[in-house]
Amino acid sequence: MEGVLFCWANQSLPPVRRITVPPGGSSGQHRSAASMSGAAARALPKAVTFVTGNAKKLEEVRAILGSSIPFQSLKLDLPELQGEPEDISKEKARMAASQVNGPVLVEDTCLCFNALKGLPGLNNLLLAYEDKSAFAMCIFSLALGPGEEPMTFVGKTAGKIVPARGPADFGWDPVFQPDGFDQTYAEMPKSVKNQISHRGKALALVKEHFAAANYKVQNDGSA
Ligand SMILES: O=c1nc[nH]c2c1ncn2[C@H]1C[C@H](O)[C@@H](COP(=O)(O)OP(=O)(O)OP(=O)(O)O)O1
Ligand SMILES: [Mg+2]
Repeated sequence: MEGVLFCWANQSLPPVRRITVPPGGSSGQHRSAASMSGAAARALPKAVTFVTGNAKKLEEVRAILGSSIPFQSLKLDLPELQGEPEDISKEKARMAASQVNGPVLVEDTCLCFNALKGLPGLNNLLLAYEDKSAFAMCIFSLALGPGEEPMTFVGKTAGKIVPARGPADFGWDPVFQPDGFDQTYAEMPKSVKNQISHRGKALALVKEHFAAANYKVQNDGSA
């Protein structure tokens, strides 16, 4: 899964764009755990704000994180940026941190096709291409405040593109069938999706980071 791939980034954009996949295994990787371990607990002025315009994402993040990380959420329509997924995610975090004026968590998600040349859409892909393998990738970025360099946490789940099955209330869930399962993301119970999903894997790394970093929230009562 190295080099250039193609990616369904957002329904409001042309559906296919070229990307370079950031390093990390199928379960993803982030770059800050080693440097954090042993560091003194850092004080945060307030709880982390998870910023997204997507209610379905927020629902999953809530379900996956539970009470493991104190966070609040804010619905902001961040601009749809173009570029490499990791850069997009980090840039979202920078914009969110300056708007919130505090620590933020954001994410950028894409569905990436292993074999595809600039095609107008998914249906053509299904008909025209032998290789239906794909992976879902989620890149969370954590910025501790405005002007701070975001840390990234990557989760990937491999699968294949299939004709749509299941409820169509969340993006490409009906057409993505993860490897090892006979249901699409849309068909499986939410709890199963969250255990194996790109988002679940990335958030496991976010949780590890919070456990290691041991941030001290100074004012977690305020919004
Ligand atoms: O688990 C998922 N299962 C199916 N579809 C998904 C998933 N996660 C994101 N998606 C869709 C939503 C959007 O069409 C695109 C990502 O774009 P992306 O910019 O990351 O999300 P967004 O604009 O909806 O929300 P945000 O305000 O967090 O940027 O893939
Ligand atoms: Mg977006």
